[in-house]
Amino acid sequence: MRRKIVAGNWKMNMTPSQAVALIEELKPLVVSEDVDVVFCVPAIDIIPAVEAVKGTNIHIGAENMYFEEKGAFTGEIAPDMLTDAGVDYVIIGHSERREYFAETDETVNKKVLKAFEHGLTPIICCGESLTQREQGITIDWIRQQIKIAFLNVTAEQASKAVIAYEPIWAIGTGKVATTEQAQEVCSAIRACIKELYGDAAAEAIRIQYGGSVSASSAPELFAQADIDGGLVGGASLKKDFGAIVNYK
Ligand SMILES: O=C[C@H](O)COP(=O)(O)O
Repeated sequence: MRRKIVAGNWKMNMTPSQAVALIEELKPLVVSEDVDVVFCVPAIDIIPAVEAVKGTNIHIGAENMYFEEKGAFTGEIAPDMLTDAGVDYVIIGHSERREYFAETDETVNKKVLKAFEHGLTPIICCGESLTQREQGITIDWIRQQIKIAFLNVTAEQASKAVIAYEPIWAIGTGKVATTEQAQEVCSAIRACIKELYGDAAAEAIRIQYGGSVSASSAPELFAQADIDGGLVGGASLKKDFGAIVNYK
């Protein structure tokens, strides 16, 4: 039985002092015996956030990182900067990074490999646009994204990864995918992992749904056979996140 994982992606919201205040507000609401809880926060909030969650089971994640170890890469954050600060998870290849910051499947793959090298758990994002869905190429597109993201990743590493399926048309739009649409794609992702790595990795890997997840949509989504939790944007900045974590 896979453990559920619910991660908040704060995106470019919350100053350091606001971050601490939000964590203090959410801490008692996100207590759960059977769900891993992650707050993925802006880089500048990481250090105060790690401090604020001390003594709880909450994990801190980053929203991005670079694939080189160190050097002349102005503005970037290295993997060991994250681990040294106490980060456990890192979101890689969010559609907003792909759209606004020229992230590609190839850079996603480099970052995934680097994250594993440093003991960080990558939350690897994939998802189709509305046009791709209307063209009927959703599954092909997602399979391609997954296959490239996992190039040279071992089966052992793949078992520990988290994949977030986020249809781009559902992000921040209030237009959540139907349970059937979300389950269909998450099941296809698991099948793709099975083809690449076999049964054990496919059974172990955790697949989240993301895109306008709310306290009301979470219970049905997270009850699906291949949906192991969610990557939550807007609702992760509110008390609703507690209800999403405790969706049962
Ligand atoms: O990473 C989170 C997603 O982009 C979903 O954002 P949203 O819940 O605001 O739609």
